[in-house]
Amino acid sequence: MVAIVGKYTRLEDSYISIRKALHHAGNKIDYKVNIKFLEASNLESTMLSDNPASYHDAWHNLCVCDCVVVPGGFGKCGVEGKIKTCKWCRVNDKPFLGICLGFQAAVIEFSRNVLKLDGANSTEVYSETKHPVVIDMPEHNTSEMGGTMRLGKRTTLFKPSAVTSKIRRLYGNKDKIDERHRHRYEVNPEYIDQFEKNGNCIPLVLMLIKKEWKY
Ligand SMILES: NC(=O)CC[C@H](N)C(=O)O
Repeated sequence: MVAIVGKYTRLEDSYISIRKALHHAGNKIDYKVNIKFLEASNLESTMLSDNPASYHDAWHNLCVCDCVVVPGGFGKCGVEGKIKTCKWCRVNDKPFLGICLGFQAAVIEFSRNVLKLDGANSTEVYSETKHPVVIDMPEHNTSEMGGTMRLGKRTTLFKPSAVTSKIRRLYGNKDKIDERHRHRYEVNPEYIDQFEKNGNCIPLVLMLIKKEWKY
């Protein structure tokens, strides 16, 4: 069972491309993929008092799933729940895929709990953070909402030294790949050195994969 920890989980068409991709991947290797949608905000500590039944139900489902996808999204709502999910996956070695905001959440979690950068955050969530590990991109004009995203196909280069990179292997060991972007924020280049020195997380790509997919 794959848990998708998102915030538009009540809408039928939300995350449709992720659902389809998971089912296609399952077909390819003869596995039936069951997907469980979990509302990220139900995993946040405040829910323990506000709605204990939803809180415990969400954590139960997270604990019993085989692997976790934290998908993209916008705004503050549910982000702390996504960060908690990332931590739980890292600490418990649960296979994890973070896409876009999900990846940004993993970077924040890693910064807070491994690099000990207290209160690290994305400026999208808290603009006054002491440790802005995810920041708005230079081409993003904060005064306008429309048409300011990095949108469309972009090339990503793999470092020649990335010989053991699982992501690179999944892409057939290519030197460069083209992937679609749709975001306004990115990992703060000033912190990349610390990330690289302290773990196997490679913040310049859109995804972070821990362990091999097990299905
Ligand atoms: N596509 C996404 O998940 C976007 C992530 C984040 N809100 C950003 O704008 O960078």
